[in-house]
Amino acid sequence: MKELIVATKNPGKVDEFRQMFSKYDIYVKSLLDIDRSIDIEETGSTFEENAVIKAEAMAEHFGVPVVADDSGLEVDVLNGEPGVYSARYAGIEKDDGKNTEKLLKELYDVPEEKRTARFVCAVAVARPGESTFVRRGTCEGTIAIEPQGTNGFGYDPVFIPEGSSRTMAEHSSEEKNAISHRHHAIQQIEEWLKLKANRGESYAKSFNCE
Ligand SMILES: O=c1[nH]c(=O)c2ncn([C@@H]3O[C@H](COP(=O)(O)OP(=O)(O)OP(=O)(O)O)[C@@H](O)[C@H]3O)c2[nH]1
Ligand SMILES: [Mg+2]
Repeated sequence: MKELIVATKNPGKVDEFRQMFSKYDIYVKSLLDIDRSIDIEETGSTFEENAVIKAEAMAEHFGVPVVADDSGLEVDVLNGEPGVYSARYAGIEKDDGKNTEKLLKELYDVPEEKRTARFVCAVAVARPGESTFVRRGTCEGTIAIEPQGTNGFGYDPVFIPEGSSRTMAEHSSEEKNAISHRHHAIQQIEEWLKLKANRGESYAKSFNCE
């Protein structure tokens, strides 16, 4: 099976990337498999900048094409916070439970109609010696009054996607992967790969991983 490096140490992202790339017979390897000591500073002010920083640093380090994801939650009534700081919202220890608790506290007196938010995901593909490609996907929704469900990761227990009455953590992984911000970003990467495929190159060859 072909392999593709995704420059992340977030196990929730790894699971979702693995599921989404398995249909191309591509096995996703993450920094959790390769080297947990690697730490890339996210110094960008946008999701796209951070995704590019992570993908390019690792493509240079490993000398092969690398994919990276920078994502987070934008809450309208908080002027887009926690945004690029979503992982570190309640502190550098990146505790999903504490982040969610802090968010619910910030929103405790905000009525349902003003709890609109979106998940944002930027996915970058960096290849040594070639220009980097980055695309954004979003998933609109609202923030629940209290956490519900145990699937997914991060803010999933408090995020209700548009058109649903359940939180993301009450959706199965198949359901989440059909509507998520990550799915929409990867779909655009796939569109780009299809253009390449139409020129006679396979998906895997585009990533140079076969
Ligand atoms: O409920 C959620 N469902 C999702 O689908 C999702 N995607 C992202 N997030 C949140 O946004 C942070 C990303 O920050 P982030 O892109 O810097 O990732 P990270 O630091 O966890 O890992 P890495 O990829 O940088 O190694 C994460 O920690 C999460 O809190 C999500 N929450
Ligand atoms: Mg990070």
